[in-house]
Amino acid sequence: MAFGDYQIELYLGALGGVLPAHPFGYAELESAAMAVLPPELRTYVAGGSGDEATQRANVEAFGRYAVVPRMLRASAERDLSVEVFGRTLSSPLMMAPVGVLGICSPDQHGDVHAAEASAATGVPLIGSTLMSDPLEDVVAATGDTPAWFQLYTPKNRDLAASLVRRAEQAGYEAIVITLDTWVPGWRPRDLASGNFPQLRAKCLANYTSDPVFQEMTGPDPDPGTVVMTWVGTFGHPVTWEDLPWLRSLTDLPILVKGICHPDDARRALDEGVDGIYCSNHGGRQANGGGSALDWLPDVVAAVDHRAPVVFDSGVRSGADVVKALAVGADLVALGRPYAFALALGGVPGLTHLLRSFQAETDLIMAVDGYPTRADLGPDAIRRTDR
Ligand SMILES: Cc1cc2nc3c(=O)[nH]c(=O)nc-3n(C[C@H](O)[C@H](O)[C@H](O)COP(=O)(O)O)c2cc1C
Ligand SMILES: O=C(O)C(=O)c1ccccc1
Repeated sequence: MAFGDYQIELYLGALGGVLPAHPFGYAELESAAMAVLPPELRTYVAGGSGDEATQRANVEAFGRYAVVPRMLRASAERDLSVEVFGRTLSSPLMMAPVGVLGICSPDQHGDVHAAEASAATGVPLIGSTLMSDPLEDVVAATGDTPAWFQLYTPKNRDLAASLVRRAEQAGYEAIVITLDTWVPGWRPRDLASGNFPQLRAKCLANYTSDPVFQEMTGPDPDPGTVVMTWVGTFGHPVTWEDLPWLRSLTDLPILVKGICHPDDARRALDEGVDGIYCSNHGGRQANGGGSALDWLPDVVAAVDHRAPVVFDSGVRSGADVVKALAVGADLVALGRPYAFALALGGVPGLTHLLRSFQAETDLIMAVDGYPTRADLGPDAIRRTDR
């Protein structure tokens, strides 16, 4: 189904009395999800670091850009496809790694359900290290859609090697190494309630199913032992010196997530990384920084088409996707919006959200006269505050 057809299906369905059960706008989506999520997940998913100024800045930054409408440009047919690591994706959207996805679903299998929505829409899932089901079970549900695995590099190098080897063997097609979260950020909403899901032994299936981790805990560990072993190994602060070792663990493409400075992007590519992921973790890690979108232009310039650039942090609509592409991202990932859609509507709800993002992105490109990604260059966008 072409993305525009989904819109027609929705309008015609409504004429026939079939109204979609799921919200279309982000504000509605968030408030509806808040009503169904258990309290400890509300603050964990919706919250961020400090007074959440950076988290708000991520969203507000998109308001400073405007897509320039161009007419008479034969945009009745669009092609939103993207080539990445030898695969053709039908749209530039991805699902960012979200560590509590599993428990966003009432049946605790949210990672598998996200994989099912990925299979249905062609939107790739970047599976988090922090899953409620083993990574093998999750990738098995992605159908023909590629999936990537996000690594939180543990202190135990054998465990890191084992997780990467398992991901490669199971069929993930790239490894995303997250750099900005070897320690949790200062999150007042969760601190005030002593709430951190992993400390309650949630979302640790990739550890408990791992032979190296099992050796660390000993046989049949109680939940307390699992949690304390996890706390002891979770976050290795990766440095440049670790990159050759990480590179040696796999032949898969490696991306580094959390890159916001052009020098970091350039050096990572020089040292053998295959893709750059510009993100500030949705403002969950360090408050007091600017929006991720404000860092994107310099990162894109530094990468200079040597490798794909993935972007996330603050994407809330198809218009935001178009803007991130015009600023220079190759792929645009959703975070909180898709976790809320999954919580609210399971696989159908998440499928609806992903299709809605695809349809809105596609329609803006149609109406504004940018039929392909290649047409959507720097001339397609203006800063409105300068
Ligand atoms: C609840 C939650 C859990 C997350 N867990 C992870 C994770 O396990 N690994 C990771 O690299 N990023 C994680 N992130 C960050 C996302 O990948 C992404 O950078 C962020 O959600 C983008 O911001 P946005 O959701 O405001 O658009 C998480 C984000 C949220 C909201
Ligand atoms: O909550 C997060 O954003 C996240 O990815 C995380 C996971 C483990 C420890 C700290 C943060």
